[in-house]
Amino acid sequence: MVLMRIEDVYVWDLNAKWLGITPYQLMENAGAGVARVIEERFGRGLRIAVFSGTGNNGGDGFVAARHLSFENDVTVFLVGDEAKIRSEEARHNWEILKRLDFVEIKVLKDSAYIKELDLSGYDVIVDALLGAGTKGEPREPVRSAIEKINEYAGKAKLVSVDLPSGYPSNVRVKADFAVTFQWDKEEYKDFERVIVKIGYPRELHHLVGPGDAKFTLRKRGKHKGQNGKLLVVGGSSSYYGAPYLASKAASYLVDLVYLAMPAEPAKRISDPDLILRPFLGENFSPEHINDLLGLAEKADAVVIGPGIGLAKETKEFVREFVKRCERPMVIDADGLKAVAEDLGVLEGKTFVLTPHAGEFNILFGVKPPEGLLERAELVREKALEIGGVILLKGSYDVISDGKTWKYNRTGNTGMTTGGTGDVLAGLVGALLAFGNSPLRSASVGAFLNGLAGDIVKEEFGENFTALELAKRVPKAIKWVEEF
Ligand SMILES: NC(=O)C1=CN([C@@H]2O[C@H](COP(=O)(O)OP(=O)(O)OC[C@H]3O[C@@H](n4cnc5c(N)ncnc54)[C@H](O)[C@@H]3O)[C@@H](O)[C@H]2O)[C@H](O)CC1
Ligand SMILES: [K+]
Repeated sequence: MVLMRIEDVYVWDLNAKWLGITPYQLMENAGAGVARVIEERFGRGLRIAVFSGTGNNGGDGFVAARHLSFENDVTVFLVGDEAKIRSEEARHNWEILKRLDFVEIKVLKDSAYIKELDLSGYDVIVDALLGAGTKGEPREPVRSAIEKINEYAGKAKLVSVDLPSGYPSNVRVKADFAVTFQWDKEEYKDFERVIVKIGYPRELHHLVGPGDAKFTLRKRGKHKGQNGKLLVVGGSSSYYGAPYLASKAASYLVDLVYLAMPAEPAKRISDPDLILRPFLGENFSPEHINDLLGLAEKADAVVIGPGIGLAKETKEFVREFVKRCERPMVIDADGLKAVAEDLGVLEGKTFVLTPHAGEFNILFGVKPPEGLLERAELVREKALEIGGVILLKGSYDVISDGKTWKYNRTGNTGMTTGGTGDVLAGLVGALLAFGNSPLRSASVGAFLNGLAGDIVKEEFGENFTALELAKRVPKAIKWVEEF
């Protein structure tokens, strides 16, 4: 059984919406699930009181009331102001109740009136006052409703929707049990839970979506200096574009990007958005190590590998750097080939490897299979072996930290153009620099990269370049923020 956190609900609901599963469907399934559990446990022909608040927990209560009304006598007590019923879905279900003759409705705005209520004769009381949106101790008039319901503990059956209202404070409904949705939650303790599914498909465990991205971006700071510094180490006598693309993409997210390159190729870069740090020579070599480690200390995360080349001294440099670097790292491109010669350098490090299928084969001596589940299992196994995160790029990107796995399906065939992998490495590095976990950084980085690709494709068709893709990163972020 996988435990989720309440904050995950936010992520799933957005990802579900992306798949076309509406909040209406989720609320309908939630309310129907509550009604089903009640009838299974206590039978039919009962007198049932449903106490609803003005949030979506209350909305689930409205739906449950309608389902229960078919074969029971139901009274709905709305606690609070009708005009404050917040969401469209809850309001819709409330309006339906108002059209029903066989459901009695009472609106309770006044605590004094609630204190006088007589609920004797009800077999079941459904508590849909407060759910996952609870902030602090219950306030009036909800508080009085909770106290009123508790007068009937042991006399009527008390069934809470999602969680006992008031939880986690001590002013909470003394529920016989709560009907909780789809997954048990880490925060739910010391009350009995019955879990009902509300229509999330298996994709919700694994598919990276706008919910993951939005949650990750929302955690950014609002002030300069709060959004991280990234160091990109790459470039060689033969390449300067790759580390530039990684840096450019990252510069839309983090506050500062240091681009460390050998001085020769660095001559070709001039971009005021980046802080260029040239190092003597045509290629990186072990003599640069101390200076680069010093630079890494100033950064929150490091991307190493784009365009770094395969000179013998460079591969030595990469391995030595990885071994000694104390920051979370993204290791990409030729950096992967250097590390492949001694995976031992990764021991104890925090890192994301970003191979495509060919580089994966060089790293682990095995070709990734075609099927998603087989691929995911292999990536998970290898991530566990090396103690880090692997992002295997492909038409579906597969990401694992050795425990769980994710996959991403944004992007398009136009992205086979050179350099899109460098953009991806930069994005993952930027998300690491914000302080996200390597699994989240890799997952959301892949999502944003593919999304930028889909946005640029809408403008240009499939013939675009990686720089054009990188320049769509702000639009991709905006799309996520507005989703
Ligand atoms: N994916 C799912 O699991 C689904 C769950 N559903 C249900 O939705 C609720 C969460 O709904 P939300 O509207 O976010 O919050 P609440 O209903 O808990 O309440 C918000 C409401 O209450 C007021 N409020 C907050 N704190 C207090 C307080 N201490 N005292 C008094 N009033 C308070 C606040 O102002 C708001 O107006 C979840 O639990 C599920 O039941 C969906 O229906 C389906 C998807
Ligand atoms: K509740």
